[in-house]
Amino acid sequence: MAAVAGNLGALTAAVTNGDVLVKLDKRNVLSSAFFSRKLVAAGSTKVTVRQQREGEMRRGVVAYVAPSTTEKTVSEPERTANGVAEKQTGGQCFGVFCVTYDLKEGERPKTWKKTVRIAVSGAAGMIANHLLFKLASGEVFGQDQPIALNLLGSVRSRDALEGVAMELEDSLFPLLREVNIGIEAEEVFADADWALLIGAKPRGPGMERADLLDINGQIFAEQGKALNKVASPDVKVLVVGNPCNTNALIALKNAPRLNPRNFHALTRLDENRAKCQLALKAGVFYDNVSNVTIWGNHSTTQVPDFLNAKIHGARVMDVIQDEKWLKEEFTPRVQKRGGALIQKWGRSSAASTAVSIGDAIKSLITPTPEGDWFSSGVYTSGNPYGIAEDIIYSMPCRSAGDGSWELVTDCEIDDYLRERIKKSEDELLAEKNCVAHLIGQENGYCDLPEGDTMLPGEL
Ligand SMILES: NC(=O)C1=CN([C@@H]2O[C@H](COP(=O)(O)OP(=O)(O)OC[C@H]3O[C@@H](n4cnc5c(N)ncnc54)[C@H](OP(=O)(O)O)[C@@H]3O)[C@@H](O)[C@H]2O)C=CC1
Ligand SMILES: O=C([O-])CC(=O)C(=O)O
Repeated sequence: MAAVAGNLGALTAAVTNGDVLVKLDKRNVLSSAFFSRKLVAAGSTKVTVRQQREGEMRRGVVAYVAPSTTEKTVSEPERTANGVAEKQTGGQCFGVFCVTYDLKEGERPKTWKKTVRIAVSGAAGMIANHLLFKLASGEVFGQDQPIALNLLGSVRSRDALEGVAMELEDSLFPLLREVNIGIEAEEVFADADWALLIGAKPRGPGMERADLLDINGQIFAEQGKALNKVASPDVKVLVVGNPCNTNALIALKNAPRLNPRNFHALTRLDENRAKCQLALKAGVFYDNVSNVTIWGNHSTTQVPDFLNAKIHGARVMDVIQDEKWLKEEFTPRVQKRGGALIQKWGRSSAASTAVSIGDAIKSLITPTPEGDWFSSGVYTSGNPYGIAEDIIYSMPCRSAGDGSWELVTDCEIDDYLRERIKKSEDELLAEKNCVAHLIGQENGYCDLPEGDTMLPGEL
């Protein structure tokens, strides 16, 4: 047996047929697929990788390797009965993704960028079932962007997660370089460039919103800590699981190593819904609607802003000229669209949510068109609108296309908007108080306004 400590170059050199002892630091444990690729490149026929961590010897991944250095699946990997390679430390290469490996320099299409690693929680859920295939196809990050997917499930979804991974295998996406699955956030989030936090407990019948805040808050506190420990320092975090603004705040507060500006709560679905309703009313195609802001919370207090929105570059109020409709029909329709859909479908929006997650990502990785903006729930730390500091509040943003964003600071705010912006702010401040115990604050108390406000889907 060759013993190799940490150094991948040495590992490659030391591989012979048979066992290799690999001493890994904690962050490398996830990278079984990476090791497999190295071993393939080393030209052996079969290698057992053992992993040693914190003084403990674990039986590790079994990887079959071949003398070829070109990219192909060289042999059926040794699997447990359910198709997952035999390491159970968490993030785990799946099936065909254990035996393929990155193209060598010169073989990789010249235009391809460095692989981006995307961690997704709730990966066996409905939204993820749409989203993962969009990500893997190149539709979101582009046709020159190889993808690694790290999928987080739980004990209850473990089998379903394998089903998802099997469908990804069978889709033969050229850009999908890795799929790793696991049930420990700290392993699955390792080295993530993006973390799409979708998994959350749905509010059940008779459950108080305060209970939901607490139950889901625990999940996001734990995931924030995990991101803090193991994710890329520049990781972009998009929280989808509800109540997403407050969950994003909890994750952020538990991740002090990370930049608060890299945390977002998804309000893009609300923006898309608002654009659709405005287009319908004006009788235009929806790509002619721009500058739509969703202010505030992803809840029924959200404020779809028709004052600053535009159709064909003109003010919506000049094009639609029906203020009563805008205030009394458009606004509640957008606020309650999630509930209306549940009444039809019997379940909450999944496909359109996945599309809006893709839109939210694209808005951060491509420059915002001149004069336009997009909505995102972002950390409030200095804003010209008088919105309280230290919450996650949806506002108009622009991006240079490098993952960063800046606030749009010149929106017009009239009394109508101001009053509603304040109401959504009050709701978020009240939610923050309910989760004080999860964000390192003392003396929290849970007193939600008007008894109990609603998620868009809770009608
Ligand atoms: N911001 C937005 O615009 C929108 C947000 N949403 C929210 O997105 C979230 C996911 O929606 P969707 O994918 O449709 O939901 P699903 O029920 O299909 O999946 C949710 C996943 O959450 C995970 N989960 C985590 N903790 C629990 C728990 N305690 N009990 C039950 N499940 C749990 C489950 O996965 P596992 O067992 O693997 O942990 C489950 O697969 C929800 O919170 C929903 O309200 C939905 C639409 C729009
Ligand atoms: O309430 C839900 O789970 C669904 C939701 O957020 C929406 O449709 O906007």
